[in-house]
Amino acid sequence: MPNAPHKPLVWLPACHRNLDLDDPGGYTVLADRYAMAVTELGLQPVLFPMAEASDIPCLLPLVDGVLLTGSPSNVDATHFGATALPTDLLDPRRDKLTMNLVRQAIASAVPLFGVCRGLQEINVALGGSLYQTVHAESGMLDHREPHDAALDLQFAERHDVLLEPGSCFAEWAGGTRARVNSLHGQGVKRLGEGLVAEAHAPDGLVEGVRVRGAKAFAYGVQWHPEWRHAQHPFYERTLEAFAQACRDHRDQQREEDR
Ligand SMILES: N[C@@H](CCC(=O)NCCCC(=O)O)C(=O)O
Repeated sequence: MPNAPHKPLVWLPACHRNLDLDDPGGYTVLADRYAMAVTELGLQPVLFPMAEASDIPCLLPLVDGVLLTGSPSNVDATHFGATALPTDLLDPRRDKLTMNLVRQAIASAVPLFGVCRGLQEINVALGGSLYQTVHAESGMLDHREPHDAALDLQFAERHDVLLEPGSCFAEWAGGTRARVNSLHGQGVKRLGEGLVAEAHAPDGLVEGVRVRGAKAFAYGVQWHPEWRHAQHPFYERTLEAFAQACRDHRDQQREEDR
């Protein structure tokens, strides 16, 4: 069917890992759970493995959404005026791309959704900062997952989030409190410019943000709504709202291209 609309294309920035000591060449990776969730939403995940910031003006017009995935790597603290910890697993290529991609996606009204590291990238790209080890901060919970546990335990619901009344988060959750998973050691410290904190953990940590005045969907969450989303209505409604924003973007682009 020549005129059938294509599946909305969603850019998932890659992670870069040294996975094989016998092969120091490094690997470009994307966890299947993000690509599967995007596919299950009726969207088409796309990966530009070697994309750099200078490529964004050419690549961003090709997509209908950007989903910033989680990663075991930390945002390099130099991006928020601090010093990376010697224990940090870093991904400078990803950082360089996403620090620019966040701002250009918002400016171009391309739907943007940040998950875990992706929330942190949105916050830092907009001038905010991160706690580097939330669990070491007085009065804060330990938000890390049990690394040695099975995946189902790592991604198990771990704490409540308190959702701003009247926010989209509260709409998607059907209330102002929800249980979420938690797999992170960094966390939002100083909120980036133009971000509205609309979800908090019981210890006050910001766990969900909205970009104030964004012309398209622009949210970030610290939890992982891609995990078993079909069994978790809050996760599902959140992802579906992003998917609808991507469909709207595609339809608007088709209209403009007529
Ligand atoms: N490394 C950062 C971000 C944590 C994060 O994205 N966790 C997800 C890990 C599992 C996955 O790759 O999906 C931090 O520790 O805060």
